[in-house]
Amino acid sequence: MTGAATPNDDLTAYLAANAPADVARVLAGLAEASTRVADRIRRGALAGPLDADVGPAHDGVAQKALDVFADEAFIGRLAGAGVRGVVSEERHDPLALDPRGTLLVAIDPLDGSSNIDANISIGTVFSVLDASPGPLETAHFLQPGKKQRAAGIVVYGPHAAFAFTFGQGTTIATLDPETGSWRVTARRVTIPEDSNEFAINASNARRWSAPVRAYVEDLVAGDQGPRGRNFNMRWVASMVADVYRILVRGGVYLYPEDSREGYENGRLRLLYEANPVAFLVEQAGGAAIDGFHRILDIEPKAVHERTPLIFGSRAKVERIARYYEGGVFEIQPPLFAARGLLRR
Ligand SMILES: O=P(O)(O)OC[C@H]1O[C@](O)(COP(=O)(O)O)[C@@H](O)[C@@H]1O
Ligand SMILES: [Mg+2]
Ligand SMILES: [Mg+2]
Repeated sequence: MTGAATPNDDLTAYLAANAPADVARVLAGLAEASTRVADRIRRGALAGPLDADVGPAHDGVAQKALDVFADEAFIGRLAGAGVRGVVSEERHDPLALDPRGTLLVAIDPLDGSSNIDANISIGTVFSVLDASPGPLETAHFLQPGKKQRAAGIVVYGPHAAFAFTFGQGTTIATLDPETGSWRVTARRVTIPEDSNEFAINASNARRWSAPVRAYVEDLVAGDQGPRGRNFNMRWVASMVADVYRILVRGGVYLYPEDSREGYENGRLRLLYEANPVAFLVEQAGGAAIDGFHRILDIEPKAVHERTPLIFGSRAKVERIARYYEGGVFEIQPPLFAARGLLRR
């Protein structure tokens, strides 16, 4: 990672000086709302049962109390930030906000909900798009990621960090817990190319497609395999935390398609998970693909649609793309154990 921290860079001042006014307003609003979420997470059990199941969500995954709190905190703040409408992971339908707003936001208010009770880093991820004139329609959100005006993640970890882009590089701000304000601490972030780390949920190995299996097998074979060197595995199960680690340390993350029912296109959502991450990562010199295509070129067909997602250091992502191009693409039955990856 590059870019020196300059102690006096208040985030709001930085945005006012560098970002287009409409985007600066939304980013400042999201940053402000995130401090409420950060505060609640920092208090843990003292703030109540944050991981309590409070309602049904789509896909059979229950909504947690913190999912709902974060959703309301962000949406409540966006209404006064020039936002025309919002798509949230926590809401089935788009929500209309300011009829005069010029921007749209797609947001996963709380990413990594399964980690809430374990005191592991969790976060927020969002995408900012131009709004269309006239009454809000679902179709207005169905823009390819390359049209994003801005994107970002907030990581609620040992410290709270906000990585964002408005198309002029990737910037990181850090929350000052003494003042409750964000300070820009790294500009022009560049993802290192030389990491030996990869992130994938290896418990799904038997369900992976052939290219993913072949790639991971070659990594796991280490200095005994075709790569001739050793690699290390990391998987936080909060994508935002994996994104942040890759921004600062490099490496690659895969949540690919697999043979489970409903995982034919992976797990992550195109509009409010893959697109913003792809924008952030590309702006930091990295790459993001679904295996065959650049994420930012995909034309969305539905607001909650899923996509396989592979992102990180550019050369690593390009290498994985070659496994997809060169290999037979099929999601295979449990051949994997027989090949011995986990039974060596
Ligand atoms: O448990 P799995 O399948 O490894 O999934 C982990 C992934 O799911 C996610 O938690 C999905 O996000 P949500 O918590 O917003 O549903 C990602 O952050 C993470 O990488
Ligand atoms: Mg998520
Ligand atoms: Mg979520």
